[in-house]
Amino acid sequence: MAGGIYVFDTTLRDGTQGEGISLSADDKIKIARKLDKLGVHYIEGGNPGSNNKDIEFFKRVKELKLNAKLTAFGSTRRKNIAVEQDGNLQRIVESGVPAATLVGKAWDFHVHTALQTTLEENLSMIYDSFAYLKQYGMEAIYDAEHFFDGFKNNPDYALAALRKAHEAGADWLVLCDTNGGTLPNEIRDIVARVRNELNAPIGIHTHNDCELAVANTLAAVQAGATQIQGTINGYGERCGNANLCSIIPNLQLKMQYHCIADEQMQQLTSVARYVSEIANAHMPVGQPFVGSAAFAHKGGIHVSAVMKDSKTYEHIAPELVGNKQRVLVSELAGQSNIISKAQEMGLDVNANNEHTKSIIDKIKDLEHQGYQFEGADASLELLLREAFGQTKEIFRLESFKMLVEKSAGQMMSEAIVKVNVDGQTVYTAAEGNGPVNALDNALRKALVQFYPDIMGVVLSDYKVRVIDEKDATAAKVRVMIESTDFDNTWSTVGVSDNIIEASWEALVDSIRYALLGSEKQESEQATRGQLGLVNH
Ligand SMILES: CC(=O)SCCNC(=O)CCNC(=O)[C@H](O)C(C)(C)COP(=O)(O)OP(=O)(O)OC[C@H]1O[C@@H](n2cnc3c(N)ncnc32)[C@H](O)[C@@H]1OP(=O)(O)O
Ligand SMILES: CC(=O)C(=O)O
Repeated sequence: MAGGIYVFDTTLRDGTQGEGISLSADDKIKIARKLDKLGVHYIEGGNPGSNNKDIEFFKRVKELKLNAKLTAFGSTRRKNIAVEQDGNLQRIVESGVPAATLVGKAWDFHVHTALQTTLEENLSMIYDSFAYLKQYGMEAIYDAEHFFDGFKNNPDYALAALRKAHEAGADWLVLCDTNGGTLPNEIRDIVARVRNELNAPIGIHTHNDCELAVANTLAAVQAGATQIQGTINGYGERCGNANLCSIIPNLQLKMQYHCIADEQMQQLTSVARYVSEIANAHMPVGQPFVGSAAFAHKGGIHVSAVMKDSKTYEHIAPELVGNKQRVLVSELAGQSNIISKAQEMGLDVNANNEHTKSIIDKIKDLEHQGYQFEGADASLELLLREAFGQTKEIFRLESFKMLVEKSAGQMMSEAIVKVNVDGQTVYTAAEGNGPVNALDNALRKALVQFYPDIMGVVLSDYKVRVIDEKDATAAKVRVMIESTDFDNTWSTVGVSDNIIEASWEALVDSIRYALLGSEKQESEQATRGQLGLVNH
């Protein structure tokens, strides 16, 4: 084991400096709970000197009794005033947190240009501010802003800033690559030189402007930094902060440093997804370690090898970070994709099964027509079960009609549906706020007497995509529908050159899938019956 690393999470502070990321005090409380369970050592909650929301957060978070140390953020005192007169420092002390992080200038250019003060006054601002925090018995963390740019420009001054904070009692000297422009070899060199000059715990805080924030953090740790600052999913100012969801597993699984317990690392994927939900920020499917495609295999050659041994195309076991392997089925699939997917569904399929090749051909043909099964797992499952004779007809469409009317400035849609269920014809009409909603309402109305469970299913998302835009109005459209019964969520697909027909296909698949649970039970019962087993 190479050594222990302190994880400092700044999702609630620097993370919210990212464009589009805004968290209420409630959101922050929820995220703080998750971060605590994940086992981070420090949670930087926000700037009490900046806004009332953060003041409220620091008041409420005390009730949570977290294991992680809460830190409040602010800057060194303003120029030419006493610490007692500095509102930001007062708010930090009043917030009652055990630790505080103060950002202070370490680049002479910034002192002259941004602060517009003298180099000596900046050193006094640093000294006074840390001495003040220590008077209150707080753990004090110095975020040495622009440290690497400062060191390259004037190493003596950058080191003098660190020394001042250290003399005043700062417990951590955190070297910041604030503009995110430094390269890993420079980080490694400079951190090593700082360690030669100063005997103090060193931290690292990097930004992702050159897409090197994770690499730079790892380089700093190799050179002796023992605190890593970063955010969940890399949220943060401009291009973001260093992403803890990548740093932690890299340090722990590849470099043998210890950050959090192994069982806590298994929560990483769920924490990343939880935070993205709360922040309402789309998570890239290909996000390393925790993205839904991080261990998804699409190419037939890959799937064939992964089925023999996952190590062939996976750099770690996905379970170590709480993720899971997925097999995607598309026009790039070979037999292995289908076999793997079918086995996941409990279907008895193998390479010698006569159906397998014809199913692949069918899927490839459908994908060529515009279907996309990668994002429509439920339609794929129905297709596979059908091919293996494992579905029954729930109803048969006889006809449907749509009326769309604009009257008194209001749009109105009405659908009339005629379906046949078990030989019985049912005829219903329903209105909706759009044609698809009307169709959905009319179909449910027809089916509910036979299948009451469908009333618990709602459509949660509806997406339309024109497949061949060049073809203008003659183009086909692909409709993807997401449905949920609040325990499960599933996606279905429909394709047609008519948007209503494409929607109908996706809608019917959604309802068939919702009722698949009872079908599966029936087919299991039938099998048990054939085998002479008693059903309980
Ligand atoms: C690298 C980082 O991420 S640092 C953190 C950045 N985050 C934020 O700024 C978010 C929270 N900030 C805020 O809410 C506000 O900016 C506040 C409350 C801190 C200050 O607001 P204002 O008083 O209106 O000042 P404003 O934001 O316009 O300018 C910043 C001031 O801080 C001064 N300042 C900047 N860094 C420091 C520092 N390390 N130490 C002391 N003063 C500093 C600037 O010189 C400027 O002062 P000036 O107006 O006399 O030139
Ligand atoms: C402190 C900080 O957020 C930075 O220097 O980037």
